[in-house]
Formats: sequence, C-alpha cells, structure tokens
Amino acid sequence: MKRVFGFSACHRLHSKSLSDEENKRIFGKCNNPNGHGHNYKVEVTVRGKIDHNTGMVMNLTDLKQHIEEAIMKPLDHKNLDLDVPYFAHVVSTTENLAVYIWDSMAKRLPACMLYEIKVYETDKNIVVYRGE
Ligand SMILES: Nc1nc2c(c(=O)[nH]1)N=C([C@H](O)[C@H](O)COP(=O)(O)OP(=O)(O)OP(=O)(O)O)CN2
Ligand SMILES: [Zn+2]
Repeated sequence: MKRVFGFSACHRLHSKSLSDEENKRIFGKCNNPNGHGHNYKVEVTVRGKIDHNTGMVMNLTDLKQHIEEAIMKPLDHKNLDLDVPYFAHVVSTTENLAVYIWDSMAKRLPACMLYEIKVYETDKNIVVYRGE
C-alpha cells in the first residue's frame, strides 16, 4: 500500500569535509551558495497483512498523519541545510533525504511495516531506499 505526496524545499549540495574547490568540482551548479529549490515527490510504501475486521493493511488516515508529523512538518517549505538539524553535517542529496525519511517513518510505524521510500528530486532524478 502506498501514499504519494509532495513537498517543496531548497538546499545546496556542499560537504563540510571537502575543500571549497572540491565542492565546486564535485557538485558544480548545485554548490552555488544561493542554493536552489525542488518540488520533491515522495512515495511511502508499507506492507503487511490485511486485518480481517477492518479490511485494511493500515488506515490511510493514520499513515497520512505519520507523514505529516515525520516529513511535512520538518521538511516542507524549509531550507534543508539550515532548518533541519540532520542536514547540518549530512549532505542534502536525494539519497540522504531518502534515508532521513525512512528513519523518521520507521520510528513511527509498527515494526517491519515500512517497505520502501521513493524520492523524486525531479522527474528524472529518483532514489529508492528500502532501509539497507
Ligand atoms: N547522486 C546525486 N547526484 C545529484 C543530486 C543528488 O541528490 N544525488 N542532486 C543534484 C542537484 O540537487 C540538482 O538539483 C539536480 O538538478 P539537475 O541536474 O538540474 O536536475 P535534472 O536532472 O532534472 O536536470 P536536467 O538538466 O533536466 O537533466 C545533482 N546531483
Ligand atoms: Zn538540488
């Protein structure tokens, strides 16, 4: 079962463990100090047995509430690097964003229910993470 949603945020690709020259060489235009924004799209997939009484794997209303608390409140309309403590020392790539979202959701959902996080940074740049 899957819930799809979007959020907007800005960021800059910059690693504190690299020199300014290395940052510019590796991240190119994405290292511009002014940053840039994305309309991220995220797919959260959960799995489990269908409850005989409710007919649901999980109530989508509950999943929506977890997404709101774990992802939308901390990330939507934020500067990822400045507003989200996790990214103070972690480069705000889509890979790391997928890990952040996985960890935040895994803390809230019953054990083993979270199956996959898919983050679309753009229509063409997509990261899939299954917690491995
Ligand atoms: N492995 C990764 N590489 C890059 C990431 C990332 O998260 N992981 N991110 C970026 C930049 O954030 C950048 O915003 C990507 O933008 P851009 O290349 O312009 O996006 P598109 O591929 O959609 O643009 P086209 O010009 O249409 O190809 C860079 N690398
Ligand atoms: Zn970007």
